[in-house]
Amino acid sequence: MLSVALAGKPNAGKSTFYTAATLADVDVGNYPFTTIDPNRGVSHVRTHCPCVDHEERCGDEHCHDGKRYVPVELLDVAGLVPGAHEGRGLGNQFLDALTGADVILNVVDAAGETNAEGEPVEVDDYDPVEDVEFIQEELDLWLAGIVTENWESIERKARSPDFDQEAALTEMLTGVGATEYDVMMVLRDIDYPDDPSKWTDADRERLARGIREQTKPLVVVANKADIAPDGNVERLREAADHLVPATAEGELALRRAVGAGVIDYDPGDGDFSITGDLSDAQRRGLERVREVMAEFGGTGVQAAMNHAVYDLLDRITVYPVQNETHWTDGQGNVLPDAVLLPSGSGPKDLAYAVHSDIGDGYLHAVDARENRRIGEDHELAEGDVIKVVSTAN
Ligand SMILES: Nc1nc2c(ncn2[C@@H]2O[C@H](COP(=O)(O)OP(=O)(O)OP(=O)(O)O)[C@@H](O)[C@H]2O)c(=O)[nH]1
Repeated sequence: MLSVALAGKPNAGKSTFYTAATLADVDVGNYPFTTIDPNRGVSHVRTHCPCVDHEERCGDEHCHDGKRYVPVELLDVAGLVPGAHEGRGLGNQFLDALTGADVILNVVDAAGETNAEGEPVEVDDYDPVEDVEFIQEELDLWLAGIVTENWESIERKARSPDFDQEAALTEMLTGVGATEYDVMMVLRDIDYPDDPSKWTDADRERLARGIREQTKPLVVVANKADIAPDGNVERLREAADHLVPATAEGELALRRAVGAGVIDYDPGDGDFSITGDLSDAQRRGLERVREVMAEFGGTGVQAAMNHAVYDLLDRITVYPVQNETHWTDGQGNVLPDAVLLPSGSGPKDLAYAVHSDIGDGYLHAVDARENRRIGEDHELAEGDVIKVVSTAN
């Protein structure tokens, strides 16, 4: 399963985002280090379910009227403060937790209510734009530290006649979550000496930054957009490559109201409707959330998850089926599975994503929408429904 990590300084709203996006119970409070252990949960990205183009709708619990929710892992990595790479705050344990993540949501307090340490300050006393660079700098420094720590061993290996520098760097960096492909891509783009003893600190920092950029794409979530002073979200947008304004608290209120049966709302909708009895205070609270949603097109929580997975990680959703006419699995369930594949994937990649045995026994595939066979080099597209024929099924 793809893994999305929430990172950001204390009090930015990570736990609130995490609770809203997973509906799990974690502590939420206005003091640093509310969350002590990295939390892992299941959240979803939202897409259009192919069942809307099919005579039989899927009864799957992840599809609401054609809104399809595809599971991804969400990781709440709390308590990062400047200097974490040197062990400050809850330091390295949280940076370690990020190594397994495919993409990071950098949750920033757009209201500027808290300083770099996550301590409450008067609004206007702290510029949240400073938080945009912070996670990435901490990651760069942390990775550069790991590279430096391992350098002596690389230099030792270099004394052996069959030393292969690229292989040695790959071995070291796969330990922090990079793949061989990632390392190859980064080494292709940077200039570096052939002899490890000639590397400077700047070379090692460049390598660390390249690996971070390659392995940890980052979306800035401008949270607390509901109370952010005018202009803050726009200034954050200028400072960040990828930004989604959000109100995690608003999303949490909506999901709780759905749980209480008083509103109709699906995560990612731009609006909601009130269907049950509410007190005046509850109604006022929800109407305030509605105003913020109107300004930003929604609460931003689902939008941030989607942006991370579909835009930054460039994934497509493909639906494997066993019956190409009814779009069902062996038990007759319509479109039971959705797989998030890298864009550009072919049917054999789908086969391997379903199960390595299905991939090993791959024979051919059928596009169920068109009801025709597709070749192994056929590029799959968002919403494809595919039957894989394999010796293993
Ligand atoms: N107005 C507003 N407040 C929010 C929003 N999201 C979170 N908060 C509040 O901000 C405070 C901190 O939120 P948390 O979710 O505990 O922050 P955190 O980043 O998880 O903090 P640590 O666990 O200390 O790392 C709480 O009082 C939340 O209610 C939001 O979208 N709008």
